[in-house]
Amino acid sequence: MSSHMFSVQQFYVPWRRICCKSEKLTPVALNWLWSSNCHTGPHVVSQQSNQKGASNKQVTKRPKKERSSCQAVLNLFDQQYSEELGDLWPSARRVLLDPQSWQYGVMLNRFSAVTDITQILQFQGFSTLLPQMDISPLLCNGPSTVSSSKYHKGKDTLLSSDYISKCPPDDSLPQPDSTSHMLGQDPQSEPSLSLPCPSLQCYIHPSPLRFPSQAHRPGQLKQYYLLNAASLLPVLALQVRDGEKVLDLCSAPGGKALAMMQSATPALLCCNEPDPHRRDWLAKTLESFLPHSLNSRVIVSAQDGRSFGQSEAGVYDKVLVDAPCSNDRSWLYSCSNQQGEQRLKERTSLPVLQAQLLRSALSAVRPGGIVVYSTCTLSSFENSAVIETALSDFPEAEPEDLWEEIAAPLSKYFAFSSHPGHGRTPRKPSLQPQNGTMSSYQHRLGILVVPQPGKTWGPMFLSRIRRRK
Ligand SMILES: C[S@@+](CC[C@H](N)C(=O)[O-])C[C@H]1O[C@@H](n2cnc3c(N)ncnc32)[C@H](O)[C@@H]1O
Repeated sequence: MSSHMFSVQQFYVPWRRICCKSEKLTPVALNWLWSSNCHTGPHVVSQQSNQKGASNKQVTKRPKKERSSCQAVLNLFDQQYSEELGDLWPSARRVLLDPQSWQYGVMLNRFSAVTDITQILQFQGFSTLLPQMDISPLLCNGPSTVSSSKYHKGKDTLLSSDYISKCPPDDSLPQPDSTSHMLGQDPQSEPSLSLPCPSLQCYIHPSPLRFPSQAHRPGQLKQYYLLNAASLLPVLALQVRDGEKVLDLCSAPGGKALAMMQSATPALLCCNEPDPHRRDWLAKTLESFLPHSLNSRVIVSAQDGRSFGQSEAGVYDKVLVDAPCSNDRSWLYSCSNQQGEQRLKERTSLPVLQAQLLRSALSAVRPGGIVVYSTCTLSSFENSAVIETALSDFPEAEPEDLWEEIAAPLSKYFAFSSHPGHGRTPRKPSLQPQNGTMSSYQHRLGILVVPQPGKTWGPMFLSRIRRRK
């Protein structure tokens, strides 16, 4: 495999040492941390709070930036998506055309000390998206505690004393309030999410607040990564476990690779990206978030993803194909109508490339292994149709239903389309299961997150396919 190792700087200086202070953090201190972390100079506005003792706190809101949408792209979306999504399209359209309404997720970096960030987020009204295990004591108590931890067994090499700040146990942390959005708190009223990723932590806010991004500082690991929270769903579906060999076939800029490394410690994570500029971006992301001790496990490769099926047949336990796609959010804001029209021309050739990448992934995974295919477009041509095409060529590939596992437990946060085939008749009736309804067949082709007011995450399509043994 033509791959090269990425290198990270060996030393680590905690970005904020506030977690090592023994005194309680006051709202004033938290606000100082919050505002001193704003590199882009957002303006500050007062906001009502539901957090005890922080009623006069301030939150930052992004400055209003005017962005105009591209009419050619919007016209095509109107035509295609009103047919495919029906009633969901007008509200999805409103969200896509209003960037001020977009929500942002904050994924914490378990390799960095994050206690202070957690406090700031909770004071600002953010809450955890996934069932949570508090990783801060692991970071703060040093390597001996880490190695005896149930969750981090065998990971002592990752959490070496080089970059763990020694901290006293901190019982002053604010607890999530009773209205916290934690899943799995009330198993009687909601299906709970039972996925094996206790260390993946993402904070979300019901309002479109954007936490400031962290600038790169040499020698320091970043504490969090901002993302569309729907981007975590393909990673949850992949169910990466410790010791597995994983391929991230289309990896740049690396958000999902980072999420995988928060979820588990694979024996190997190969991050592949053929575009040289995007590969540099990927390498920078990995360098900013992962410690030096992971260098031998996380590698960057520069191949065309379509070649892995041949060059690495049957090698991987898990493969993620986060395919190049129309990217509805960004295409809608193409900088000129000309660029928009050019993109629409390219759009017609994307499903061919996507199916080739998916076939390559299905060959690169071992029998019994799984492939997750995802895109950030609502287009059925790049979603369910690609899955159908690949399945028709791969009799040993079995699509799995993600509705019960992911869509049902997370429907409080994300709006899922109940028919990710978008009501189109499947083109190959022979692929339909002998027993089972049309809706279970559609769910097995994948699930679709559709941006909606108050649940602005997405677009995100994901499908999981297991290669039969
Ligand atoms: C949607 S982006 C991936 C985003 C990434 N997974 C993340 O979470 O940050 C798709 C990527 O696929 C890359 N790509 C395009 N053609 C490819 C090919 N033939 N093989 C592999 N990757 C390709 C693009 O350069 C782009 O970086």
